[in-house]
Amino acid sequence: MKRPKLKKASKRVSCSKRYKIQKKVREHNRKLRKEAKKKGVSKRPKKDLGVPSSAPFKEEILREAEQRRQQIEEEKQRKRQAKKAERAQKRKKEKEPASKETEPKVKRVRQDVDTEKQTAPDKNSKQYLCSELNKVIDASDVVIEVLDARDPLGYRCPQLEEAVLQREGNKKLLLVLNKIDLVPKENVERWIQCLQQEFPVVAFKASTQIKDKTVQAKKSRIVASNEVLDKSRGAACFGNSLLTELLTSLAASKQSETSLRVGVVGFPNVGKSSLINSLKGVLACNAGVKRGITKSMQEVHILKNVKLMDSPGVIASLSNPPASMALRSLQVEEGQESVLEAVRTLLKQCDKTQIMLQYTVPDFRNSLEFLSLFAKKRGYLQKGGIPNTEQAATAFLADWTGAKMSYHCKPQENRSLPAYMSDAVIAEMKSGWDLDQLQKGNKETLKGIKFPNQASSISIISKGPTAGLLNVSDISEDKPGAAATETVAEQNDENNEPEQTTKEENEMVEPEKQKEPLKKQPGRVQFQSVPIDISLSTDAYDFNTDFK
Ligand SMILES: Nc1nc2c(ncn2[C@@H]2O[C@H](COP(=O)(O)OP(=O)(O)OP(=O)(O)O)[C@@H](O)[C@H]2O)c(=O)[nH]1
Repeated sequence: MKRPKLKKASKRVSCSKRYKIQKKVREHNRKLRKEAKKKGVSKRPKKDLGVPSSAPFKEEILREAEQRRQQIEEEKQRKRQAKKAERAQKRKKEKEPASKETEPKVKRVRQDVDTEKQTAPDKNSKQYLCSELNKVIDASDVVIEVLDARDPLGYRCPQLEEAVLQREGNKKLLLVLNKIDLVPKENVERWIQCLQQEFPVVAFKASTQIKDKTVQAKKSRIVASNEVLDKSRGAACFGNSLLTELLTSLAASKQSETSLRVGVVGFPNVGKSSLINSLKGVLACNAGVKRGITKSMQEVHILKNVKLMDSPGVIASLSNPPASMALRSLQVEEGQESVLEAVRTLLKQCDKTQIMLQYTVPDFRNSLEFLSLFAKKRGYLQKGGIPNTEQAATAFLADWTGAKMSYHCKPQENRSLPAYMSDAVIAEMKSGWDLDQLQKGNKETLKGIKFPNQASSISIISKGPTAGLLNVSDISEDKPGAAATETVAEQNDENNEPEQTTKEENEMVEPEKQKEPLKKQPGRVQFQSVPIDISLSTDAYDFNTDFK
């Protein structure tokens, strides 16, 4: 309403108009909220709590998360590309006059895609892993066989060594004794002496805490003050400078324009990828507690003239003894052997007292009882507080193949040379290396490491070298040999031993007796009979007596 003596019009409006406006605003806000809810945007975005510092395997979890994020991103990118291509094709089709000739073309393209899909190799198949390993051996000038210092002989593969020696190109074979930080010092020294009778040996401790550049940058800000503390643990690497120097001088002596190609081979989880990462100083290859992470050949330039090649682990033959298979094969990961069975086999190898001291558990009668105690100790519990023995078994196995458990075995005295080794071969393998430098370098390496003492390390007896499959054709024909069947029979006998006489105990062992491979069946719940002892003690109620 205009007031006669004032310039400005009044802002006063009628109540009905005001209420109408207010109502409109309310409706508009409600609509906005509704839409946001539909899109999944809540008022307050949930805070990411992150991984607590006290969590075990924090590094692995972070790396996994990073990888998953990358995977999702890649998947999105792929979908976007596919949609783009589809749209482009649609547009093209619309433009082109619809003729009969175009139809068979589209069909042919579709057929090509289908056949490509069919011929794409299954990266998890043994054949693929084997062919990738062969590719690495073929492409190498030097082959580094990585051995786990806890059982160096057990991690040697005669078939692999023979293949390297027989292939064309005068390939050199170098042994790297990795994970020396998990073995008593005297033991490492004796093994170096023993192994260098055949091949040059480098003692090594890989860094187990190399991170992605992104994670590294984030963490360096936080951990800067703790660097000394960090170095004494897994982050430190020993033997890397010696190995780099040796490879550099060999590359220089080669006087070739191409770089020296070094294949890194060995059984799963010996630390091949960790070794490459340690030499490179960044996370170039995926490494982790899980066995069989590396599936394909991967090239990494560590220097201008030296190139390392990561390879999948050697496939262990079924003819090996079960103890070797439990530590060196991928049977558990492939679901061909239950993890409980693998643990049972390993426990049989060890002195019970040492296990009790190492894991701080009380006396146990069999592997299942041990796993129950271990699960309770680590807090691996199911609903109702039932110990999760499967999880405990997985953790136990990871300790033994991964970066934690200290165990050792003594070198065999007077071990005869394998058939493929001769004095001439030994001399050939040692030529070209600076052996004095090697010896001095190894001594230097051993000086820097904090070794476990004999008392805190479990002693086992090595089952000898592990047979591996190097030919793709051998894989389908591979069957359990005498060594494997003998030990299985031995185990069966032990199962029937009167030592485990109590009914209760026999029942506990029963699920483990199943020798049939356990195949994971997705989407199906497997029920196992649980022994319940309902027999009552002496004061059972007698229904024949009238107690009134
Ligand atoms: N304590 C200790 N642990 C190590 C050392 N080297 C490797 N590891 C650990 O051993 C485990 C296996 O290491 P990887 O480098 O993934 O082994 P890999 O041979 O590449 O394994 P695959 O990819 O399965 O063939 C990881 O948990 C590493 O942290 C070492 O020198 N000392």
